[in-house]
Amino acid sequence: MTQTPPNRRLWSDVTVFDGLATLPDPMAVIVEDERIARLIPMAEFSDPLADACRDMGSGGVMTPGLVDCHTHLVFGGGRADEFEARLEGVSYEEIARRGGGILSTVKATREASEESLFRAALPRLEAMIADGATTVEIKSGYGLTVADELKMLRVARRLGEALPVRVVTTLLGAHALPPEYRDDGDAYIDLVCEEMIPAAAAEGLADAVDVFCEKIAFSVAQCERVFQAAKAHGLPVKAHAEQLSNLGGTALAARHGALSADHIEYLDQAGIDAMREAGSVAVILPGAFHTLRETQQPPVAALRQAGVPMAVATDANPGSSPLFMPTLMLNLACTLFRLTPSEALAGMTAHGAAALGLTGLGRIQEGTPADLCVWDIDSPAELAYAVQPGRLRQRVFQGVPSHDA
Ligand SMILES: N=CN[C@@H](CCC(=O)O)C(=O)O
Ligand SMILES: [Zn+2]
Repeated sequence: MTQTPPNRRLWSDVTVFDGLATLPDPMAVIVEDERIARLIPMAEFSDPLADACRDMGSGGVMTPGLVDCHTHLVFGGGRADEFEARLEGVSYEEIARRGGGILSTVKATREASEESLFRAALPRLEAMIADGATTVEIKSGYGLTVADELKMLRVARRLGEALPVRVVTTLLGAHALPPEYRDDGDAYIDLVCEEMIPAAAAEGLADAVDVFCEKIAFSVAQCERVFQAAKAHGLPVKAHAEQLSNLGGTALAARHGALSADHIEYLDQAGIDAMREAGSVAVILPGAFHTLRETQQPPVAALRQAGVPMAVATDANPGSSPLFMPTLMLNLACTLFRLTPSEALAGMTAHGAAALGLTGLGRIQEGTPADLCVWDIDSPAELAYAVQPGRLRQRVFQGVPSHDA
C-alpha cells in the first residue's frame, strides 16, 4: 500500500466562500504544504484523488482565514472608567480634550515593560485566533516616544512569532499629541518624521505607517508630512480619517496611494472618488461606531456604487472598541451599516487582506496560501447572522490545521 504524503490534505463536500463570493457547488479542497493545490466540484471528484490525500473531514463551510486589518491589540491598562463616563454623557472628544482617552492609555503603555505588554496582549490575540483570525494587523500609537513606539512594535512582532497567526505591524506615531508636545504639534511631527519612522524602518519593525487625521489629533498638513516621510523610507501609508468630522484626510491619503482609509463615517463623495482612483480600501469599523454610539453612518451605498472595496475590522482597542471578536464585526457591519453578509465576509477576508497590501491572501483559489477556516454552519451568511462562539471546527494556518488529524 502506498503511503499518503502527510502534507496533502483533503476537505470534501464543503461549501466554499472564496473571499469574494460563495461558490455554487459543494467542493473538494486539496491543500499541499502551505498552498491550496486543487479546488474541485464534488461532481468531478474521483476516488483515486482522495486516496492520495489525508482526509480532513467533510461538510461545513470553508472560508479564508479571517483577516483583521485594523487593531490596537498592544496596550497597557484599561479604560472602563471612561466607558462609565461616556454612559453618563461625556463625549469621546471631551474625554480626549481633558487628557484622557488615548493619552490615558499612552501613560499606562509607557509605564509597562515590553514583557508585560506582551503577556497582556497574548490572550487578546488568542481570542481572535479562536474566532478564526489567521492575519491580524497591530498598530503602535500608545507610546508616542521613539523608544515606546518601537517597544510596542517589538511586542507585536513577538506575538506573531509566539502564535500561529500572521501579524502585520503599523507604526501609528501620529495617533495623538503627547503631553510633552502639548503646545507644539509640528515639533512632534518632526519627531515622527525624522526619528520614529527612520528608526522603525531601520529595524524592520513596521510594515506600514498610519496617522489619525482629526481635530483632536493631526491636521491634513501634518499628516501629509508623515506620509512623505513614510514614502521616503519605502513604507506604505494608511489613515484614520473622517471618523468624527470631515477634514479631507481620506483624499489626502488617497493622493499618497494609501492602502486604506479607516473609519470614514464623515467621508464625502470627493473622498470616495479619490479612493476609487487610488485603489484604496475603505475600512469600516462598526465596533467603534457601536461603542461610541455614533450616529453618522459611513457612506456604504456610495462606496458600493463607486466600486471601492470595503474591509471590516475590529479596531480592537481599550477605548473606542474594546471588542476582540472578529465574527461579531461581521454581524455589526450588517446590522449597523447594512452590508450584506457576503460583503461583510469579503471585508474580513479578501478586502481585509488588500487593506494590508497582501494580495492573494484572504482568497480560496488554486495557488493561494492555505489560511482557512472550516465552520460548523450550513451557509456563509450564518457567520454574520448569529453571534455564536464555538462554530469554528478547524482553523488552518499556512497549511497546518490547528488540530492536526
Ligand atoms: N481613532 C483613533 N484611534 C483609535 C482609538 C484608540 C483609543 O481610543 O484608544 C480608533 O481607531 O478608534
Ligand atoms: Zn484605530
